[in-house]
Amino acid sequence: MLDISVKKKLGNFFLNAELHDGGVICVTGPNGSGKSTLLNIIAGFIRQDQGSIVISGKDVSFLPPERRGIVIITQDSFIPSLTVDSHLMFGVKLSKTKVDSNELDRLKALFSINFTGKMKNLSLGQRERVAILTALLRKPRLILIDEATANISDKETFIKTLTEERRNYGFDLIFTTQDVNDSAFADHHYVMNNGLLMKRF
Ligand SMILES: Nc1ncnc2c1ncn2[C@@H]1O[C@H](COP(=O)(O)OP(=O)(O)OP(=O)(O)O)[C@@H](O)[C@H]1O
Repeated sequence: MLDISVKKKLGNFFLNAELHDGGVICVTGPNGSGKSTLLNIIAGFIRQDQGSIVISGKDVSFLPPERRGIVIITQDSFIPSLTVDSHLMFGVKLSKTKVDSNELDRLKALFSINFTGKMKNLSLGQRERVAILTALLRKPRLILIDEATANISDKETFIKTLTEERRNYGFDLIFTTQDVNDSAFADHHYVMNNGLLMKRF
């Protein structure tokens, strides 16, 4: 469950966002409307001027990014030199918990990760699936995906898979997208317009 209420001024740009929901949350809005800025505030890379960020009852407003229990995934969130398996093991290592090999195989099958090789040699869609599974293996309370599904061919299956894994891993998910149709796969839909976040459903 998320209780987010933040305000931020960046030059001439004002961001004002209220988000009180849980589950899978889709944020749409035009280029430059403030979607990435909002995710970076939630993740802790940009400090809000006012307001607070509460995740599953924990106020993380003033914690550094690595202590928020949040992972943010953009199209650059991968380590180019690692192989697929070492990338996934990196996620497991960061979570400081064990994942048995059957569970890892189950998740790889679910995310259609049936390829190997170095991350830098994969297609954009393959890379993003590995990056997102790596994020999930870190067992965060919240996963933020900034337009990272742009290269995923079957977004419906992909979002449904993440939604189902919420039951096992218990995270909330916020993803931004340019495609308003993607909101059909989410529990909640918000629209960002010129820095103002509005709830649709
Ligand atoms: N550090 C900054 N200083 C001043 N203005 C900034 C800064 N960072 C972002 N902005 C402005 O904030 C606005 C929102 O940008 P942001 O990248 O968050 O939008 P977006 O909706 O994610 O767009 P896109 O889909 O293109 O990524 C833009 O007008 C941008 O120029």
